[in-house]
Amino acid sequence: MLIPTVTLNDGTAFPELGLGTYNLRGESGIDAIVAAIASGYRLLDSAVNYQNEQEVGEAVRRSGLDRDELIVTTKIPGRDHGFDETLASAEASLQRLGLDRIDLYLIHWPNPSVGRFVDTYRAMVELQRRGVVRSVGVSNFTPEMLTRLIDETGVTPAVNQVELHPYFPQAELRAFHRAHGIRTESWSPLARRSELLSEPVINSLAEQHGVTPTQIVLRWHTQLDSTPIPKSADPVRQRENADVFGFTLDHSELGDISVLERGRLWDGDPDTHEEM
Ligand SMILES: NC(=O)C1=CN([C@@H]2O[C@H](COP(=O)(O)OP(=O)(O)OC[C@H]3O[C@@H](n4cnc5c(N)ncnc54)[C@H](OP(=O)(O)O)[C@@H]3O)[C@@H](O)[C@H]2O)C=CC1
Ligand SMILES: O=C(O)C(=O)[C@@H](O)[C@H](O)C(=O)CO
Repeated sequence: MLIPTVTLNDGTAFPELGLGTYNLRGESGIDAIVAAIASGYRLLDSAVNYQNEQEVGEAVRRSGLDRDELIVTTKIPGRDHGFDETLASAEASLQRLGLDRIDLYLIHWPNPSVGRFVDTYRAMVELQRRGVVRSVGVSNFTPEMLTRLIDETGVTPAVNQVELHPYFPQAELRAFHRAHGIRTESWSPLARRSELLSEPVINSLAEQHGVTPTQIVLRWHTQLDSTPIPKSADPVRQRENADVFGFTLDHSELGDISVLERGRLWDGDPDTHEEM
């Protein structure tokens, strides 16, 4: 399956859909990631805190693909914020991944009470200059935090990975991203298989288009210019999730989905949520 790409603000070709890997660990986790790559996934989303960088690196090696075909993401945890701490954290991630480059490096949470995300970002830009990191980005950043990073470093993040699904479409944040050339990435794009997939509007659109409810939701993300990273351990569901580029939702159908908006589902307000 061919997953289309868009171009990031640093020139990198970036898939319009990727694989979440939270909870994919051990041999079964490696098998699941290898299966996703075999089905056409090229973007993998990991984090120090998922404790699966080893598995992700192993899956990359077992995939048999040329290393440059894959985009491996990892994220800096709150406890490693700071300039020197970030350099050390990156080195440790590379060791666990068994790779010599991180393709997309994100600050996992801004942890505003710690107050060190700008120093952290400066170290990431230094790692990019050294060629150890290809793209620098963030996760769970607000427009105010993004503005601070841009103003204080002169480098606009390539990506901001945030909670985004039909219950929380983040219109204002997406408009800010569009204005600044930042690619939106949606975490928990299926709202973690909550009642979202049973919503009548999603099911009726699925019937009309001859696809599954999950495919409707993931197509909605891509048409909002966001890259969803659904997690699935199952090769059949992984293929279903990636097979969303053969139909289009029209303007009124996108509007029908937007009535589901109700706000954040989890305790993840970047202004207050602290994650070490
Ligand atoms: N930056 C951040 O702060 C955060 C980042 N993330 C990232 O986002 C990724 C995705 O988010 P996540 O929280 O995992 O939730 P998702 O919204 O991706 O939902 C995952 C759940 O949906 C199920 N599922 C997947 N595909 C289907 C399908 N086709 N039909 C029915 N059920 C399906 C999965 O089960 P099964 O595996 O059995 O298929 C799993 O239970 C994470 O894995 C992680 O990489 C997540 C949270 C926060
Ligand atoms: O999965 C992740 O990447 C996370 O950061 C989660 O801990 C996420 O923050 C969450 O579950 C919030 O409730």
